[in-house]
Amino acid sequence: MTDRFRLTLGQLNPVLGDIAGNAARARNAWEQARDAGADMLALPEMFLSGYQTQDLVWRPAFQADLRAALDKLAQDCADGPLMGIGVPLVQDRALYNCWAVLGGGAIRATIRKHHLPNTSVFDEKRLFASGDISGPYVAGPLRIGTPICEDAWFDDVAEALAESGAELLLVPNGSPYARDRYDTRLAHMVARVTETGLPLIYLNLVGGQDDQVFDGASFVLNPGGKLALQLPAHDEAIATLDFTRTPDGWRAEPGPLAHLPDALEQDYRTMVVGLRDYLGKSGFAKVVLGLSGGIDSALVTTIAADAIGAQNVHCIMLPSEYTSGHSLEDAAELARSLGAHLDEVGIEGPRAALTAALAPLFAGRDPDVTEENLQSRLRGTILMAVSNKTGALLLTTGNKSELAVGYATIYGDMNGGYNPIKDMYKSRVFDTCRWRNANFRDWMKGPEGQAIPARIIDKPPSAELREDQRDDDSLPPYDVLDAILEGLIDNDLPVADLVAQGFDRDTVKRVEHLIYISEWKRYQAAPGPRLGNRALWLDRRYPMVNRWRDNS
Ligand SMILES: Nc1ncnc2c1ncn2[C@@H]1O[C@H](COP(=O)(O)OP(=O)(O)OC[C@H]2O[C@@H]([n+]3cccc(C(=O)O)c3)[C@H](O)[C@@H]2O)[C@@H](O)[C@H]1O
Ligand SMILES: Nc1ncnc2c1ncn2[C@@H]1O[C@H](COP(=O)(O)OP(=O)(O)OP(=O)(O)O)[C@@H](O)[C@H]1O
Ligand SMILES: NC(=O)CC[C@H](N)C(=O)O
Repeated sequence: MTDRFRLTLGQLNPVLGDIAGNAARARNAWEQARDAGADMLALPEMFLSGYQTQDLVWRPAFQADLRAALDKLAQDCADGPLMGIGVPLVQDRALYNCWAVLGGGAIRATIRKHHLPNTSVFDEKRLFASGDISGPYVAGPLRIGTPICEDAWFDDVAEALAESGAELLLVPNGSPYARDRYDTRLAHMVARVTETGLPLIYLNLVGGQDDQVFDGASFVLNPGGKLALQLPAHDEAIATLDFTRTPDGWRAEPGPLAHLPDALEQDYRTMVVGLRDYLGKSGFAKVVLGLSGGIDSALVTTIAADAIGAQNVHCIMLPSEYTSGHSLEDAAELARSLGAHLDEVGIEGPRAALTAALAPLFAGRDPDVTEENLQSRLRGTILMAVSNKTGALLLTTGNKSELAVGYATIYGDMNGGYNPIKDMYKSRVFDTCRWRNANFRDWMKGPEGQAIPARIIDKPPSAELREDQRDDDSLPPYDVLDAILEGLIDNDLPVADLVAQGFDRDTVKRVEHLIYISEWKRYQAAPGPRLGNRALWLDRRYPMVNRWRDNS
């Protein structure tokens, strides 16, 4: 009887809907596993289709293409290691989130996901049927049990597998990034190892898909919960490890332990990967954005330079009579320090023309926010024209604080196809800029050193839509605003709790009101990468028409 089992893990980045491309990725990894003498290659949840498919998975033609690709993959990889791969499959006239084990030219086993997540960004109860708990399957010298992702967040599936003879737990995942998620995942997996006494492999996807970024960071635990292997966050990785039979059961041989970054770095990398993959997977090579000299567009430009290289980032300064000299200087210095191209297009001429055209309609009315929004809309129109002409995708730059209170002009600065900082509160925007200035990593395509001029970080934020305007004229200071927003949005706190914490009641009530009346704006806002557990999209779904207010 063999006392060694060699397993190759493919922590890889599929493209949703690119079935042929994902099959080629799987086959390439299988060849590497074969060359490494592995008994089996494991790939993450829903690797063949990409994840998350949403309702696309319901299309019979999509299901048929996947099935044909799976059968072909089995035939192509007949002679060599087994391959475990995530794929949605129709079986017994129901659709399941499955993991198929291929070997000897055929599908040797299919495992159906039992626990279907239906919280935060997941809607799997709507999409799939729940499978009965499958038994273990034979892989070379041992029997493997496979709970699929959410299945391993509960005790029953792993326990049933252990009771029915599994000697190893192999968990394929499609687990998107949210801040400090590693610790949560690790805690669940350690619990499964403790309950069953079995080694466990946690294998996650990497890469961006719409608003979600899968961050990898796969790992292997031995009984007792000791880490035997840690793969890096966000990078693709193919790793081979050995398990040996001992009198107490199978044990993983210790392998490399990658360093996992802190929260600021995790967020920054997630924004870079989210943008890189949204562009690459949608067929865009370049971006354009309005560079105001302020901190939000500065951070977005830097993220874009790190994602696709500064030579692919087209910045445009669009000054008006309210644009300060320091904004012009700061925009120019940022573009210079990153190496991005900067153009200038004044909006005074178009503004004068529009003001004159509207004058008969507005006769007798005082100037107000209408005139401010006109400037933002002119910029949005000009930037979309450049996007149309050059094929560069327009980035929009509103941070989570502004989006939460509707402090942005619809069809103006909200124009754009993707917003890298959508889930980052303004206070954290400052910290992130400081972090990027102090840190450089080999995955950054932008320059090393102080990328963002200090003055951009230190000056008071202003929309510069009227004389001497500052954000804190109309909003509470950002540290106060963000604390209230975190309370109301991320922690669902009653108004009374925030008042008890020392916040002024009128301010809290005003912020609450602004959040509710701007719900409609967020329905029309560009997507951006989810960083926390209450991103303003699938994590938090509120009605647009809503008269309820918290009178606590
Ligand atoms: N419930 C609803 N459903 C559908 N549409 C609704 C609506 N409520 C208003 N509307 C429509 O929306 C319009 C109002 O929205 P909108 O035109 O955006 O304008 P509004 O929200 O009134 O003003 C924009 C605010 O954002 C600030 N701003 C603008 C630009 C940049 C920045 C920055 O610092 O980044 C800040 C600006 O100072 C101002 O306070 C209404 O005229 C109406 O047409
Ligand atoms: N003068 C300008 N030239 C180019 N783009 C501009 C200009 N003013 C505003 N924008 C665009 O509109 C967005 C919103 O800008 P605004 O200054 O109103 O608010 P902000 O949230 O403080 O952003 P920032 O910190 O980038 O200035 C900017 O990020 C930028 O993309
Ligand atoms: N794909 C899944 O089942 C993911 C759900 C799981 N709780 C996670 O986010 O890790």
